[in-house]
Order: sequence, then C-alpha cells, then structure tokens
Amino acid sequence: MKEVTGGSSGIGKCIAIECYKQGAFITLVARNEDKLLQAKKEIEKHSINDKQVVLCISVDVSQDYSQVENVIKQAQEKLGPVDMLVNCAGMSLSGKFEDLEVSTFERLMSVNYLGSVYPSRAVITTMKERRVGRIVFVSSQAGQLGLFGFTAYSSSKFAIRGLAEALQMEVKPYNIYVTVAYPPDTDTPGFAEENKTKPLETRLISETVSVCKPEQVAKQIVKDAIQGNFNSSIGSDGYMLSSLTCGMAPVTSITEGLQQVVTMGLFRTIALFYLGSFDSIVRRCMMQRAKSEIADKTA
Ligand SMILES: NC(=O)C1=CN([C@@H]2O[C@H](COP(=O)(O)OP(=O)(O)OC[C@H]3O[C@@H](n4cnc5c(N)ncnc54)[C@H](OP(=O)(O)O)[C@@H]3O)[C@@H](O)[C@H]2O)C=CC1
Ligand SMILES: CCCCCCCCCCCCCCCC(=O)[C@@H](N)CO
Repeated sequence: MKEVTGGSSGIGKCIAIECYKQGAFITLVARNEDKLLQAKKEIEKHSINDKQVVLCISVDVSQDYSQVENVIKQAQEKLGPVDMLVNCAGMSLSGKFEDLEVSTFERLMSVNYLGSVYPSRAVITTMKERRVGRIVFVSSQAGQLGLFGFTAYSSSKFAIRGLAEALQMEVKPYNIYVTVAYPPDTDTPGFAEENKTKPLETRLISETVSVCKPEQVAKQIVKDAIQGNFNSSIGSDGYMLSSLTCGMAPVTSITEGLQQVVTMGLFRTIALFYLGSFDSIVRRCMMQRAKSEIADKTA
C-alpha cells in the first residue's frame, strides 16, 4: 500500500494518481474530509483493475503522534503494510522576518518538519522488519537555498533534508530507500494561497524559475522513489541546484557522483551570477519603496 500525506490536493493528489495508475492501493491523509472524498473520486477514475482501493484518513499530521500512529495502524490493517510513504502535507507562508509572527515559525516547523517525522516514525518499524520500503519527503527548491521572504518556510524545508540524510544512513541496510524532492513553484491550490501574501521581492526572485505543473512534478517524484534515488528534482535549474548543494548527501549511482564532481565549479560560477541578480532585485525593491514613501509624504 502507498500512503500519501497531503494527498487530497496539489502535488500530493497527483502523486496518488500516479501510483494508482500503476495499480497501487492508496491511503490519503489530510484534514479536510470533503477535500479527501473529492480527491478519492478523482483518483478512482484512473483505476487499472477493479480490486484497487482508495482509503481516506482525516488527521492532522503535525499535532499528536499517538493519533498519527493509530490511524496508520488502522490503514495497515485494512490495506496491508505501507511499502511507500510520501510525506507531502505542508504549507508555505512568506513575509519579511520582522513581519512574520513567531507563531508562523512554530506552525511551519510543526507542519512541514514534524508532520514528516510522525508518519515516517509510524511506518519505519514495519518497513525494517519486512526489509522493503520507500520514504519520500517533499522539500522544495527553497529547501536548497534561502530566499528573501522565506525565513520560516526555508528553514522548515532545510530541516527535512537533515532528517532524510540521517535516516537514509540508518535504513539502507534494511533495503529502505529515502527520496527528497525539491520542486520549484508548482501550480497548485497551495501555491495560489501562498501568492496572496508573497512579498514582491520573493515573487520576482522566484520568477527566475518557471512554474511547473503538479502532474509533471508528481511523475518525477514517483519515478525517483521507485528507482530509490535520494534526490528528486525537476528541470535544468533543479538539476543545477541539486548538484551544487549535494554536500554530504548519499549518492545513488557512480554517474551521479561523477556528474557532481565535474559540474560543481561551473554551477557555483553560474550561482554567483544568480545571487548577484537576487541582491539587486532586493535593492531595487527597497529603493522603489523609499521613493513611493517620499511621494506619499509630499502628496
Ligand atoms: N506548490 C508549490 O509551489 C510547491 C510546493 N512544495 C511542497 O509540496 C507540498 C504540497 O504542496 P501543494 O500541493 O502546493 O499544497 P496544497 O496546499 O495544494 O495541498 C496541501 C495538502 O496537504 C494537506 N495538509 C496541510 N496541512 C496538513 C496537516 N497539518 N495535516 C494533514 N494534512 C495537511 C492538505 O489538506 P488539508 O488542508 O485538508 O489538511 C492538502 O491535502 C508542500 O509540502 C509544499 O511545501 C514544494 C515546492 C513547491
Ligand atoms: C546553479 C544555480 C541555479 C540557481 C537557480 C536559482 C533558482 C531560485 C528560485 C527558487 C524558487 C523557490 C521556489 C520555492 C517553491 C515553494 O516551495 C513554494 N512555492 C511553496 O508553495
């Protein structure tokens, strides 16, 4: 069985569809029951045989560990053990550091980070016993570099990377493979919501990379998870960012390792130009604001 948190919307829903198309049994985990049922109906349209099941579980993945553990246990009793867990439940809030409430930092850390720890912790023992499993974490390109406006969001997405690296080293001997996905901006309900409060700087910097379709992102993530790739990225900028920020991440193939060694210097050079342009966007926005403030005062 494949379990997808955040499976009722956006990238998570597309991941569930992708798995369902390959004949998998699916458990969707999210809070809102109407959205869950709606997604279930949509996913069921893609069945390839009449035995396939979509189970919905309404729970907040970030609140109470024992509750998360319980509902996952119930799902496993109905549909069998989880062989792939996709941690996709998450949210984004942006704003300047001083404008963000302290509670926003707590909220994002709790949903994006702890909301990935709890389900993973609940499935890992069975996966180790069975010596099979895939655990996917959905980070973000904003989990590979820090951007204006993302002090709360980026740190919660960077945290996922540390968790994933440490966990992969522990579970590799048990034939369990961890994948971290770093999607760019993707056209989802969550992205539309995020855009309502995004600072101009954040929007202009993000526009460096074009917006992706959730179906495309989902396809790549499922493919990388099945292959057991630690890294999952999209597009040429995604490839460059992953190579550039590989650090001490586990390597999946010799080719991947060699590519990182060879391209690192070149990609750092390209990155320096990007960083320069981001700084100038921030400076331009600041000057623009100062100007309009003066204009407002004299008016
Ligand atoms: N869209 C984008 O531009 C990008 C998104 N990402 C990441 O991908 C993931 C999915 O994003 P996206 O598809 O845009 O998001 P959506 O807002 O479209 O969907 C989010 C899903 O997560 C569920 N969810 C949110 N909070 C919780 C919670 N506390 N407990 C259980 N379920 C929860 C939502 O259901 P409900 O509200 O009913 O609980 C919903 O199913 C997120 O982690 C996001 O950070 C990464 C890079 C780019
Ligand atoms: C060699 C170096 C290449 C450098 C490329 C730099 C690209 C920077 C753009 C980053 C965009 C951040 C997207 C965050 C998406 C996200 O997580 C939110 N939309 C969530 O809702």
